[in-house]
Parts: sequence; structure tokens; C-alpha cells
Amino acid sequence: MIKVGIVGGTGYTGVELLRILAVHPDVQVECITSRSEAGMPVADIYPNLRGHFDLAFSEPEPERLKACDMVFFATPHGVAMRMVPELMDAGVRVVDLSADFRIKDLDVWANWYGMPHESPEWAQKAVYGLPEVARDAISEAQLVANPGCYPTAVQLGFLPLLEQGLVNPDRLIADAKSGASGGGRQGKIGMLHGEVGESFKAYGASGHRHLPEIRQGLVQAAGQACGVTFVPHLVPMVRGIEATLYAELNNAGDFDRLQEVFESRYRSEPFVDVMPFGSHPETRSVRGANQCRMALHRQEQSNMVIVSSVIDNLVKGAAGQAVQNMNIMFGLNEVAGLEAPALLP
Ligand SMILES: NC(=O)C1=CN([C@@H]2O[C@H](COP(=O)(O)OP(=O)(O)OC[C@H]3O[C@@H](n4cnc5c(N)ncnc54)[C@H](OP(=O)(O)O)[C@@H]3O)[C@@H](O)[C@H]2O)C=CC1
Ligand SMILES: CC(=O)N[C@@H](CCC(=O)OP(=O)(O)O)C(=O)O
Repeated sequence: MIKVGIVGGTGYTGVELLRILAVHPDVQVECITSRSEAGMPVADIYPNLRGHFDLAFSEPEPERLKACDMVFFATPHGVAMRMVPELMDAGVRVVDLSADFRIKDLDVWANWYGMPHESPEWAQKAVYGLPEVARDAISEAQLVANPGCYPTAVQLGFLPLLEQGLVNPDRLIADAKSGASGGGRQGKIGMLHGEVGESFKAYGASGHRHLPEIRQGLVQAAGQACGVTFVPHLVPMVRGIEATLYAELNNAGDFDRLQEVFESRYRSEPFVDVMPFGSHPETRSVRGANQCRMALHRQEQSNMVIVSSVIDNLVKGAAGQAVQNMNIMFGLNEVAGLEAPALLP
């Protein structure tokens, strides 16, 4: 059994990790941290986990974490970069769900995250953990930077188009909407039901910290510079992201083969589902599941490709993808613990 630790166990992604790991056949959760709830049994705070874990939250002590084989960081940005180097020296493998190790250009990172990077060496060594792109590198990595939620939905939808050079990389548009759990559990006023319910708004339209992360992945796929416009929106639901993506086809004649391009790109991917052309993937079709579902559209004879891509921000956008990465790192069955279909309705 792989001994697992979780730093930041009281947040939404931390408890989602526990929900998934509760049925994972190869894992024993040894340690789960919270500074504010240290000493409190996990099941007292999360009754859905009663009967699954006989564990209490503890302080994030390096010695306990160093006794684990694998540690997940489900903490705010800036925490993992300070704690990870000591775990690396101890030979522990880490998947970081925060953005600390996602961006290779550390000036860009410092600009968007408002602090200097404190672990530049590991920022370069970390592998960006989008399994559909970097499975081999993930299998050998000691440190994996789990992709952000919006970046997962957006990159997976654009990748086949950019890898094949089918679209103009200067004019990519991602119009994305997220449920409120994307904002975490730390009680921000803007996330209260009274603020989010019965309302719908764009935010970060002048620039969001996921923009450089999305651009980094798309540039890698295209092999050239990319112009990306990304606008996130907050919608009155709890889980889920829908990203409507727009790209200009270089050759309108390629429309006829786009469906096949997408199907063959993802045919062997266990967690990407390309639906029939013209379908409308719904966020509820992935709720609770480690799945990205997408579909292609064309309006009249336009040369604009439209891709609609949906994920559960807490699963394929965070904890599920993190467990998928752990499975790859440890040579386990990639789908272990992740096979449950979505909850519907
Ligand atoms: N919510 C989402 O949909 C997604 C989130 N992410 C990322 O995952 C990370 C976690 O997100 P989320 O679960 O929403 O966050 P939450 O705010 O819900 O939870 C944060 C957790 O980290 C702990 N924590 C906070 N500060 C520290 C610290 N200095 N040292 C140790 N532990 C700390 C908190 O517990 P305590 O204060 O008691 O120690 C809490 O358990 C974030 O970086 C987020 O950006 C990524 C993709 C999607
Ligand atoms: C709805 C909402 O607030 N979403 C968050 C993004 C989710 C997240 O946690 O960001 P990381 O993937 O970078 O960790 C936001 O826009 O800040």
C-alpha cells in the first residue's frame, strides 16, 4: 500500500481527495493536515466520510509527511513552494494542486501570484501534470504540478487543433464558466449564496492568473506563439466548468475531418470523451467524475470551430487529476479509484 499524506485537508479539493482515495485499492491515507482543525476527527467535519477514515486532522509537520511515500498539497498558492524542497530531499513524491510549480517562467509567475518564487530549482524540475500530454514524464517525476481547473478544460479542448496546425494560433478564444466551489472554502463574501445565487457574471476579463498557464500549454502544443483571450465567469452552481472555445480554421475544407481528428487524438484516453458532432456536453454529465467531455460545432459555412468542453472542477480539474497523476507516478492502473460515473441528475 502506498502511504499518502494530504496537506490542506479541510478545503474542497482536500476533502475531494479523501472521497476518491476512500475507495482506492492501493492507498492508505496516513496523515491529513489542517492548522485550524488539528485534533478533530475527519468524519466529524465531513460526515460523508464516516466509516471510511479513522483519522484526525493534524498540524502540517514535516516529519510526519516525510514518512509518507506520496504527499498531495491542496493548499493556497505559496505554501507548497516552501515545504516541498524538504520533502524532495527525503525522497517523497509530491503532487501539488496549487499553482506553485505550474509556470516555468518565474518572472511571469511572480507577476501573477504577487510574490517571488521560493523554490526556483524545483519549479524547473516539476512536470506539468496533464496526463494526456505528459504521461511518460509524469511516470518518472518526483514532483508533479497538477494543472488548474480552467486550464484543464481549455487545453484539452484546443490541443487536437493546435497539435495538427489546423487553426490560426493568434486568435484563440476561451469563454469559460465555473461553479462557486472553484473559489475554495475559505468564506469569501463573493462566494456566499446570497451573492452567487440568481446571478451570473464575468470576472478577470482584463486578465486572470490562469491566462499564462493556458498560454504556456497551448504554445507547447502549437510549437509557436499563441494569442489567447480567456474570460472566466461565475455561475450559480456548486461544481462544474464549461468552456466554449473558438478557433479559426486555416482551411475550411478541414471541417470534414475534425471529428475524426478529435476522436483519434483521445481514443486511448480513459478520461476524455469526444461526443458526436453537434452535441452539447453538460456539466452534470461529469459531476463527481474524473472526466472531460467535449463536442465540436460549426455554424452555417463559417470557418470558426467551436468546442464545448466540460469538467468537474474538483475532479478532472483538481483532485481526480491529482490521483490520476499519482497512479501514473507509481505505475498503478491509471483508472484506479477513478472509475465511478458522474452523478446525474
Ligand atoms: N477549488 C477548486 O476547484 C480548485 C482548486 N485548486 C487549487 O487547489 C488548492 C486548494 O484549493 P481549495 O481546496 O479550493 O482551497 P481551500 O481554501 O478550500 O482549502 C485550503 C486548505 O489549505 C489549508 N491551508 C491554508 N493555508 C495553509 C498553510 N499556510 N499551511 C498549510 N495548510 C494551509 C487549509 O486548512 P488550514 O487553514 O486549517 O490549515 C485548507 O485545508 C488551491 O491552491 C487552489 O487554487 C486547483 C484546481 C481547482
Ligand atoms: C470560481 C473561481 O473563483 N475559480 C477560481 C479558479 C480555481 C482555482 O482554484 O484556481 P487554480 O486552478 O489556479 O488553483 C478563480 O477564478 O480564482
